[in-house]
Amino acid sequence: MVSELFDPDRWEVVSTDFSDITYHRAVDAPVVRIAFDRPEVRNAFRPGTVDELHAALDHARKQADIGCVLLTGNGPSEKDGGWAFCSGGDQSVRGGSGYEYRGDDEAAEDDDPTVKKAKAGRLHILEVQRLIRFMPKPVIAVVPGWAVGGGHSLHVVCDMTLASEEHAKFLQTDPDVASFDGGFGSAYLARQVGQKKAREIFFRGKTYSAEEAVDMGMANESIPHADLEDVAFEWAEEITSKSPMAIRMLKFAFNAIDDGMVGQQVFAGEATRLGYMTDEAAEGRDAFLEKRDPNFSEYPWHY
Ligand SMILES: CC(C)(COP(=O)(O)OP(=O)(O)OC[C@H]1O[C@@H](n2cnc3c(N)ncnc32)[C@H](O)[C@@H]1OP(=O)(O)O)[C@@H](O)C(=O)NCCC(=O)NCCSC(=O)c1cc(O)c2ccccc2c1O
Repeated sequence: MVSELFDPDRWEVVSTDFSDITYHRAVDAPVVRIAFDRPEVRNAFRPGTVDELHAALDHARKQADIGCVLLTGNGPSEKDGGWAFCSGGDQSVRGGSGYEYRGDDEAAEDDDPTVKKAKAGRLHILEVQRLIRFMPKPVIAVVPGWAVGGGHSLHVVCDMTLASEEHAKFLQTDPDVASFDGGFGSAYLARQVGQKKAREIFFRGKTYSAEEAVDMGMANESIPHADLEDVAFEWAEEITSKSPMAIRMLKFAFNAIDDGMVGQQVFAGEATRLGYMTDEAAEGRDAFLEKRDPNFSEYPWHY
């Protein structure tokens, strides 16, 4: 069993290469489901988990027939029945400069042996955050239990969050374990819930329910646990029935104001793509290739 909320008739496996996550695509919808698969440690991520997550998300990003990603956590834990989206960095492999590849966490060995050899500490969940932020399709955090520390930051950076009414719990422990996500995890959270509330979340380290998360604006809806993945799938189907161009432009437009020059660059890149799709742009290209002056006279100066 992948997860108690997983519907095996809806999904097919994309890759079996993963040990710390699962990756499925819907049988009859342009949607993928990527899930943390370490329920016995509340889906904490170790470096190999992050490598796998990055690989799956990047694969989903590049699929032109996929329009929405559901990011969730498998469960419950066989040990105690607890549910989690993700409890952040695995503290048992936290070294002096970040999270280390240890024991059976061999995921990166083939990819980059120098990293393992150098015993470099990794903080590359931030690369995953950027991938979610800049991928041209919505990522929905589907939170069936704890979203804690770096796991909390992950739900924050996702485009939307759906949370289990009974089991979702939102908690920031960063200052308890002497860590701090000073980027999207805190500053973008403040955009969602306001400065006072964001500071409370980090400074107090209080646990919030799904309903409280919705009320303060960091989650979209609280859903009965048994229906969580069904509702998430319905949302994904709704989104993917719409114009891919419009959804992509809107995501990057929503991002742009907080992302500075990079936000402008990402939005402008998609504007360039739209420009390339016009006859006017084809005239510019063709004139160059045909070694003649371009004739733009028939294209209006729109206002
Ligand atoms: C998540 C909890 C609140 C759950 O509490 P609960 O009582 O339900 O369950 P247990 O505490 O008994 O946990 C069950 C089992 O799981 C193990 N576990 C849970 N979380 C982790 C974890 N993060 N790392 C390792 N192991 C974990 C726990 O030890 C139990 O194992 P047993 O063998 O005893 O059964 C609670 O568990 C909790 O508070 N967890 C810790 C949350 C935490 O502090 N996370 C790290 C925050 S820092 C972070 O995530 C982070 C990562 C980065 O890469 C960053 C990079 C750059 C900037 C910032 C970063 C960052 O902040």
